[in-house]
Amino acid sequence: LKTELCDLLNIEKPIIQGGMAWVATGELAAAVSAAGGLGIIGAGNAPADVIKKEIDKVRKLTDKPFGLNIMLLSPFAEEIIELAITEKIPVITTGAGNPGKHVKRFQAAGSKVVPVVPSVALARRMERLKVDAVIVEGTEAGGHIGELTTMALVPQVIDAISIPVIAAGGIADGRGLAAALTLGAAGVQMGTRFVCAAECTAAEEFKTAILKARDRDAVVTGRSTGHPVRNLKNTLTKRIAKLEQAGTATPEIEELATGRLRAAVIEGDVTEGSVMAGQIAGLIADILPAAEIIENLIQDAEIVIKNNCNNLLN
Ligand SMILES: O=C(O)COc1ccc(-c2c[nH]c(CNC(=O)Nc3ncc(Sc4ccccn4)s3)n2)cc1
Repeated sequence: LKTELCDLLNIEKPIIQGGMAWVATGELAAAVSAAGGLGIIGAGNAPADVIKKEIDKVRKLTDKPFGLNIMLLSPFAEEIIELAITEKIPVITTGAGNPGKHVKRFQAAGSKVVPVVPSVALARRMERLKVDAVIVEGTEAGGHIGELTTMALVPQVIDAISIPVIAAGGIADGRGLAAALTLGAAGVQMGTRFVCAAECTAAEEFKTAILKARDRDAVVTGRSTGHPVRNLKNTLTKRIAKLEQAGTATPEIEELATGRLRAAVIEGDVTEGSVMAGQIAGLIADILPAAEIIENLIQDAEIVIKNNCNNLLN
């Protein structure tokens, strides 16, 4: 199962692991890249020296291409951008902002640039800036989200631009990959599914919270601050919801949502931490090695495409 994305990014399988803050470390990125997908280090809100260590880790573990995700709301975004250019990272993805003014410098250093976009307008703007592809992320995703669903947004972006589209948000098995390819996407990006990879270094409590989650547990907080974030329902989200219902939109809500991610991922505090995860958490029931996650995805997608589609046509 190959697509134009495989040629563009020099990967065997059109599967990208999301560059999640605190979660996407060198170990996880290396395991996904070694298995033929594209592993991505998540810079999140970390400083350059911390991320440099993760880059060195990946380069020790595999010589396959890998990526770095730059979260543009990070206070350290500028130094991470300089690090990415110096390190000649094969693929750079960006989130939570517009990477417009950096695209040319990234590409001059030999990097492919693949921004996440939450709308058709931003996808069009990125194409005009000559980025290499876009990740179209639906509101089903965990973390900082847009308002449109993957099912509605992906085909509209595909009709609006001519560079490859990667579908993200609500995808965790072969059916999701088959659906994305049927919509015309060149591949998929998965975050929540790879949190439950054996090589993921997130706290066991964080992974267990995802395994236990049901369909309606991935709720959105922080709409009142303009930075909506999807996380699993817990004491923290209930407290934020009360503050927002009372109309007391305070900086505390922003801090609560994004400042508490580390507590959940690193310390395993899944009651007062921000357990960022997508709506697909309810589908994930096992912790598997990254290579198995990828193998299952490809095999199941090929079965769906061969069987379901053919039966429908006969
Ligand atoms: O500048 C503009 O026009 C706005 O552009 C954009 C607006 C939103 C996005 C966007 C949506 N989703 C993504 C990719 N996903 C993410 O970025 N997910 C994230 N999860 C946790 C994060 S940590 C955080 C979150 C909020 C505030 C501070 N820190 S970032 N990017 C991309 C571009």
